[in-house]
Amino acid sequence: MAGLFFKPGLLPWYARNPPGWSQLFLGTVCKGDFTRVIATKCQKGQKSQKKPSHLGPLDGSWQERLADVVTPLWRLSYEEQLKPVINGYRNKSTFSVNRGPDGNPKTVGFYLGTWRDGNMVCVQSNHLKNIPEKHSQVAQYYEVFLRQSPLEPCLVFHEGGYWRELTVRTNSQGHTMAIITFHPQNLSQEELHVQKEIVKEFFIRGPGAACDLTSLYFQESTMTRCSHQQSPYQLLFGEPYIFEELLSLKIRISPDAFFQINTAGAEMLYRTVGELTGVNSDTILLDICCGTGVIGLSLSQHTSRVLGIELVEQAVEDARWTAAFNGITNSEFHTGRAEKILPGLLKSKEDGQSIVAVVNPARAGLHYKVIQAIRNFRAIHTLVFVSCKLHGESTRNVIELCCPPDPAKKLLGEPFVLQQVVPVDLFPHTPHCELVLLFTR
Ligand SMILES: C[S@@+](CC[C@H](N)C(=O)[O-])C[C@H]1O[C@@H](n2cnc3c(N)ncnc32)[C@H](O)[C@@H]1O
Repeated sequence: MAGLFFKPGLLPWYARNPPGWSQLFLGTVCKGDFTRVIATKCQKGQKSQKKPSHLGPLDGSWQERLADVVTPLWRLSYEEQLKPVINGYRNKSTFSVNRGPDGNPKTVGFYLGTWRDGNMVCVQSNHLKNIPEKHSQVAQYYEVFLRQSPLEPCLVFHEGGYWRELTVRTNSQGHTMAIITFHPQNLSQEELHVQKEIVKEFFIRGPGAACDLTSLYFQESTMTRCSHQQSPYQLLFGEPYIFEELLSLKIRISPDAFFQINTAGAEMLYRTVGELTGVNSDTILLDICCGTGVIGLSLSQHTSRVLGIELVEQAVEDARWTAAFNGITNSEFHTGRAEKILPGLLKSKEDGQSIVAVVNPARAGLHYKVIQAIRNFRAIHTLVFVSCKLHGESTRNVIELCCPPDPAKKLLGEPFVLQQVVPVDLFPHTPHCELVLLFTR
């Protein structure tokens, strides 16, 4: 029975409430709708499906194209359409480069062990159930490339070496974007140019052509992670963006932009968020940490206005493109830290207008100034909190949303009450799960 499923550690307070945690905000917690996960329609592999024989010679015809637009799942049996996508569901994988179990320093895979314990090895990952074949294929060819390159890989960040991570992104149509991260060390611009040409040639005309990449990016990076502003993603060849169709929107995704790693699961997640917001045509929807803006844009036709805030510039540009392409005119997106932008943005709004906030922070949770701003802005009665990791800072966020007013912490408005928690399993075969929490006051 689907309802018996429970991922361990989802709700850290479920077994034991943190100190100072009152019953006040618990409401009807844990009203999980586990069946949502089960009903996800299969969106993958449609291209490779054979057409049913009774449809006759439709190949490439107008009829077939119409069938693809109106009934895109027509090639699958109905049982297949209803199957959840539990294998190869990731649309993005980031592979490391380091010593494998056989000691070869040019191994592309995932880390096992810890640096602290000195037992770290990099293990090829093509057997993992959540990684699609295409991602493993690109990783394998990157390894082939590295093993024939005279340049060393960058194993320990400050000890030299060049070749670093590989990120592979795919969409439902099978388009593939690869991003190679490279430590430039002391190479001159000409030497860098040579390396870029060699890797480009490998994936266009060399053995790597088997990967059929839609685009290849190269990022020179002297830090663990660099944004596009810190070190631009350089397009070596192909299409600069990847696109996804979701909730009737065509969405643009740049290399630096976050996108939920399970596309079919994301659709389910966003539908859940949409239902819980309860927005109507009088509501302003605040989409905080909005990434490419999908949550707000998918609800735009039901709200008076969508206001998105996002740190990553490329993601904001994607959100603006997606709004324009889909003819959405009641949205605006702000680039920067939510803790800096939100207080000013709320000041400019009339207190009378109903505002619904959706927050979907990264693992580090929300800055306390974001919590303060939401808590103290009385027109916000509904808050939907989407969390991939409800531990640490996010737990503190929840406590500060729900604790009694505390002038010392400048938490003045009425406390929120947690009404409902819906888990949406974006990560089959792992203990992780997205949680959607509905708070009202
Ligand atoms: C988990 S993602 C969610 C994105 C989006 N809601 C979605 O579903 O695609 C979190 C987003 O928060 C952004 N972010 C991280 N820190 C931020 C901050 N201080 N202010 C605004 N956005 C931030 C990240 O760049 C990332 O796009």
